Amino acid sequence: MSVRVVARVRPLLKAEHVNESIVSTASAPGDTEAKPSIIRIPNPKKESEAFSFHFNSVYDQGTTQAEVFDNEVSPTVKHLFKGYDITLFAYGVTGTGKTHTMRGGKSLADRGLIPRLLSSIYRRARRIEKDSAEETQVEVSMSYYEIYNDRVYDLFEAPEKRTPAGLPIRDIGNSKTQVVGLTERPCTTLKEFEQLYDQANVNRSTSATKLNAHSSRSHAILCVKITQTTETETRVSTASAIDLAGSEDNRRTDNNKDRLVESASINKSLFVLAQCVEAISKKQARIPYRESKMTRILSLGQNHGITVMILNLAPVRSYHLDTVSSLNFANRTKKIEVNEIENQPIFRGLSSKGKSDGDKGRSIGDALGIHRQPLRPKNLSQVIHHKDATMNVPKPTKQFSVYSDRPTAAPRALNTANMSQARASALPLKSPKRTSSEAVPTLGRPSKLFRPNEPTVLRAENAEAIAMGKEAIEALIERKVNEALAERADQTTLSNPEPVPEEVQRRLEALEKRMEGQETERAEGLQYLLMAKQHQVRGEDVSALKMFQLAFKHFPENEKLVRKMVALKDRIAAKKAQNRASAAGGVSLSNDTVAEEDTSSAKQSARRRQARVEEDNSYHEDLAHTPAYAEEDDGFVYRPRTRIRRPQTSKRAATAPASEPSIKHSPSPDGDGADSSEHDLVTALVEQTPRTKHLLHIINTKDVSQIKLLRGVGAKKAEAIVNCLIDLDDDAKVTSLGQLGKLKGVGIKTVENMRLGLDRMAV
Ligand SMILES: Nc1ncnc2c1ncn2[C@@H]1O[C@H](COP(=O)(O)OP(=O)(O)OP(=O)(O)O)[C@@H](O)[C@H]1O
Repeated sequence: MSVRVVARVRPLLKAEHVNESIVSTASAPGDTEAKPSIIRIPNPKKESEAFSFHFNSVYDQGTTQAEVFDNEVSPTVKHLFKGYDITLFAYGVTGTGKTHTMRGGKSLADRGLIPRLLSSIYRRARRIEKDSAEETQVEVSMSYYEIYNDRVYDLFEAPEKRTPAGLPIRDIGNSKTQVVGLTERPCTTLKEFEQLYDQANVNRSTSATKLNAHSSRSHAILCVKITQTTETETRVSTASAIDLAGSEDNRRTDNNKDRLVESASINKSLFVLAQCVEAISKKQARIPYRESKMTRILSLGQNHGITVMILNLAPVRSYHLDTVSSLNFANRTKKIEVNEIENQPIFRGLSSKGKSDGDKGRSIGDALGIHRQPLRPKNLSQVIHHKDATMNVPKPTKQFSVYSDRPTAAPRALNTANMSQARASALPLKSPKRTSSEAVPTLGRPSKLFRPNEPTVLRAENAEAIAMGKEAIEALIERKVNEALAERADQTTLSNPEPVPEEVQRRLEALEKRMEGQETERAEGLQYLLMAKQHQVRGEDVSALKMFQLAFKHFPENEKLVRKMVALKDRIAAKKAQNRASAAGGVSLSNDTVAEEDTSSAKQSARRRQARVEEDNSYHEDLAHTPAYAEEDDGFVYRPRTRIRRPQTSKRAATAPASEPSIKHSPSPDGDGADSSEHDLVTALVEQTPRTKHLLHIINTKDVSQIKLLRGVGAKKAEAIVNCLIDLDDDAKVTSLGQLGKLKGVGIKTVENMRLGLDRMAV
């Protein structure tokens, strides 16, 4: 079954006027009047036309919290108790009502979907316990965390106590991830839940932005675990409620630096989410889940169970483009198929009655040495239409060996202490290995069978690894990490666990740390890139350069980044030269000339802006998945051609030595103190590569016969370069590619040609 997508239009806020309202709901043929399914919005390019988006349900401005809950969430609760996982998430631009929908206000009527869901869970739990004459016991526990700047933080921990790097996440198999070291709190009553939830929400990162006075700066993920225990079995299922941070157009937010970093991270993860959704809907082989922690955790389309997305929309014109973009995203999301697979119960033993203590809790699987049953593939999954509230499809016969993707809950008595799954408390690991002979043919997937001689297998693999290449060893270790972690998650079902040899364990841990570190580094670098792009779009070249420089530390090998910085630096210098020129010569120009210059500079700046966007996109080849919001929206797809932009070299800069002292004495073409450090950095960066050094050396020989051999130069250009240098000063030296690009008749493309051509020459 597909992800269920419903749209909710929030009411007008105080500052918004009814005339600004542009989003409406409408009924499709077959809809009842009370239950429309279409969102209408004018085409931003042609107001007389309207776009219509069809969803499973849509809710207009007047819809109450109770209505959304009763229609969308309440029907899922019984499936939760039948062993299905449920994922609810709110998606939308900042200030569209996601937090209001998920968490809601304090008054009873305003309470959001989460407290209502919990209330419903407790009610059903009590009923089940009562109806079974207390034979079935239901326990509820919760964990709650946020993903802030692509780091995972436990919301039960006060911000000052957090480790800045956040908690690591692990794949535990079956497309599931686990946050390591997360607190899990039992909550036996609704009141207890609300206390914990409110207390944790205080720790959530929120700030005032121009678009929302209480803007969530993080994605908040609440996981409510339901454990139903009978004499013979334990069934575990989870309801996840995710309040995503809203995407932001920073041209509208006036965000400061901190907010911009947050915003870049929020936008990046949402962009990756959009990419995942697009990749899934196009059935691409690679879904970029791993590009952000949020997408890894959400695992949209990979997660099992019932998934409901609430698309929050603002009704007003100021959100027009954002709203269309969100609608396009949601439109793609609704096509995603989700495997609705119930979590199988874990049998607790034939009967604890009459058994020795030692036998208690030993499952049938344990008795047979079988620990995990893989999930059934999709064609065996049970399809539910939760709105119909029917469960007529007969349940698939349970396999003899049983599966649960959660640890077995402790029988009955709840541990009220922190139930942290901290690494330190991990049991010794064992690493089961599959062979094809152990595969269950009907399921098409191998089962994980316990192998008593595991250490021998590991040692054998280690011996094999010695003969392997580095990559193969890494792959082996990664596989072992995953298997070990999957087993750790299942540790309570293990019997006779075998310790992993110390050496392997040490290497596993080192590798885990390294992988986490690399991920964090890369994420930080991408954030800087994104911010650089945002600055560039706003024409703030100096800030953009600064951000690129920060990003460069994370991608030191990236030549495109270097070129980008050089081009940006040139542009800044050219702009300054232009300003100086117009300040000096503007008075003597006739009105006509001024008008002409205005038009041409407007054209130039439009070209520059266009080129900047193109450059940003060309970048993505190297740094795949850097966000480009212009592409997020199907309706307004921007498909740039990839080409290197020729910098707007100021004629004056190249021809007037008096106003361009940099080539002669200073490394900064601007002679500006604040800027010169940036210039130094760019220069240093550029000069780092031997190829660049060699090129500059050839140029500085001022020897036409040598220079003309450079690719794309020729005798005439070589002569022009030498003349230009001699005109400036006999001792003039070119110290960076940026300066070289500004010489008369050169330009960045020629510089690039020269540099690349050096491969063919003896360096
Ligand atoms: N259905 C609604 N009824 C009444 N007020 C609403 C509704 N939806 C949103 N609001 C109000 O709109 C404002 C913005 O809502 P909210 O903070 O939930 O947005 P958000 O999408 O979570 O934003 P962010 O992504 O920045 O956290 C709040 O003042 C909220 O009370």
